[in-house]
Amino acid sequence: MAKLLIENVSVRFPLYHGESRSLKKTVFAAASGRLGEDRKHRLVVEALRDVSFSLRTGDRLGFIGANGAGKTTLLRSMAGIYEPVCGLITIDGAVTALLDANQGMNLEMTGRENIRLRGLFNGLNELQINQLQADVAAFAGLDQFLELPVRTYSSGMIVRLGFALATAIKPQILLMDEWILAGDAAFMTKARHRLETMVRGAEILVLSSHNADVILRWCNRVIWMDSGQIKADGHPEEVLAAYLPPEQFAHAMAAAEDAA
Ligand SMILES: Nc1ncnc2c1ncn2[C@@H]1O[C@H](COP(=O)(O)OP(=O)(O)OP(=O)(O)O)[C@@H](O)[C@H]1O
Repeated sequence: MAKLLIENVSVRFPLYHGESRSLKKTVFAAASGRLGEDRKHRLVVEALRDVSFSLRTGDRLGFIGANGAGKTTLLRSMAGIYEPVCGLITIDGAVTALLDANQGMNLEMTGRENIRLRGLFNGLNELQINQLQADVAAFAGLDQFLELPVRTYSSGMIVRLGFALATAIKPQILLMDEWILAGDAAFMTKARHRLETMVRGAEILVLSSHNADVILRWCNRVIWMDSGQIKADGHPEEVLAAYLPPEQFAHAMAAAEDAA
């Protein structure tokens, strides 16, 4: 039985070199009134403020919210990439975090070597690693590119390899950002079944997406993030109906039904 407990979590980013941060991030932070000072008088962005919720086996949670609302920060905190300044994150179960296409890949190693690395990391034996290599190679369709360093791949090729690798191992708690939906149309048609099998196989799913129909199809709960705080938490249809303009909501409902 998997469990995830987020208690009064706040995350702040000190801005040591304000000028080197992306303009987009600075503008969002300033516009949403989340720039402040910490005890050492450093300029900080308050990315998450006192966030609490809990999840258990069977929960399939979607995060929605405007750019800069805190969705990625929350996913990354749950994955252990960011440490909260206060609050507690307790996780009972094995976490698979699919937050970037090339996450966990060594760009200097070949595609094939990366598959092997992932297998070793997941505790697979030689036979299972050989099966993983065959499975990922067949699915990613990268042919001879698998023998070249990943740094020579196009971004679409990295998505293919990242996707094939990510979906080859059955996760218990799955944290996902929407990069995984970013393959080209032909690839996504082929990928859809594999992705849905993985998503449905996870005990707990947490997905951040701007794609409302995907949230409607996969999630049974939605948290709406706004300026680093939870604005609404409930059934996907109710929260999305409040979040989206009526035509967009109707469109998403129709698209979710078509895809079902
Ligand atoms: N590495 C960072 N350094 C400084 N501030 C950051 C950093 N990452 C995020 N922030 C700030 O934290 C806030 C939340 O950002 P976050 O990326 O979590 O938003 P998001 O909801 O995922 O947005 P999007 O939909 O655009 O991906 C923003 O105001 C942003 O300025």
